[in-house]
Amino acid sequence: MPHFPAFINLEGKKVVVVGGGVVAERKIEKLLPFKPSIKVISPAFTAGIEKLRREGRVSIVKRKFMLPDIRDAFMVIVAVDNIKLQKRIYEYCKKRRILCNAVDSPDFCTFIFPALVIRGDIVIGISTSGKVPALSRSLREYVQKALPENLEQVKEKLETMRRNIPKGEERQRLMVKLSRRFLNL
Ligand SMILES: C[C@@]1(CC(=O)O)C2=NC(=C\c3[nH]c(c(CCC(=O)O)c3CC(=O)O)Cc3[nH]c(c(CC(=O)O)c3CCC(=O)O)/C=C3\N/C(=C\2)[C@@H](CCC(=O)O)[C@]3(C)CC(=O)O)/[C@H]1CCC(=O)O
Ligand SMILES: NC(=O)c1ccc[n+]([C@@H]2O[C@H](COP(=O)([O-])OP(=O)(O)OC[C@H]3O[C@@H](n4cnc5c(N)ncnc54)[C@H](O)[C@@H]3O)[C@@H](O)[C@H]2O)c1
Repeated sequence: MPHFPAFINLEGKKVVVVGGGVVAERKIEKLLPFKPSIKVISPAFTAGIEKLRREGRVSIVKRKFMLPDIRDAFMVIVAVDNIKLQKRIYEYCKKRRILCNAVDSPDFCTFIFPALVIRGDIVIGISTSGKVPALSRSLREYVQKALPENLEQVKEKLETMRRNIPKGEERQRLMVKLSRRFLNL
């Protein structure tokens, strides 16, 4: 079944990452531009995660995970090669309505990571609803190639224009017309 893409404001939200390996590091890098408060719990960490800690961009707890670690989390990422633990965390999160992503098991995810293209405020997320992640990656590369270079500047211009015109039908028509013209549609 296809998944609904929701765009969430993560600023300041508490995100707990369980596991400190290469996949955890990749997910953390993915989340950082959205400014959450990230805590990583693991007995061992990659050099990359250690560096992020030194830079003050994540906090770390050096031990095995315990359930109270995620009691007040907004979002949990489980990047551990342990299906039993993934299931236990997923079930806990489901009960408490905490968003949960298990990197190894679409069945234990309440949300999944998309392949991302970010140009300032413009965010394009691509997913195969968990079926073929490598295809999401190649679609991301395809979209990156196809996007116009000046996308951010045009967005800035349109945003200023939109802010300075009163709400209403005239503004709606103009915004649709200019956005379509920019992409030669
Ligand atoms: C898009 C992207 C975003 C990101 O990671 O942030 C992402 N995976 C990416 C790449 C990638 N992942 C894998 C390969 C190797 C090829 C292969 O195995 O097929 C490659 C290709 C590569 O590395 O180039 C392995 C893999 N991935 C998952 C499993 C478990 C399983 O399927 O059961 C296994 C097997 C592990 C194993 O065998 O041990 C699961 C998930 N991976 C997802 C996201 C979610 C579904 C996304 C969707 O709906 O399409 C989901 C469900 C959960 C999640 O992670 O949220 C990122 C591309 C980013 C980019 O380049 O822009
Ligand atoms: N979703 C994806 O895109 C994707 C891609 C490739 C692999 N994977 C899967 O992601 C998982 C993690 O891969 P990896 O390469 O990072 O593995 P890894 O073995 O390098 O990392 C696992 C980490 O979990 C930590 N850990 C182990 N038990 C723990 C516990 N009880 N509490 C807290 N931390 C604990 C380890 O110390 C280690 O840091 C694997 O299961 C792999 O199959 C997912």
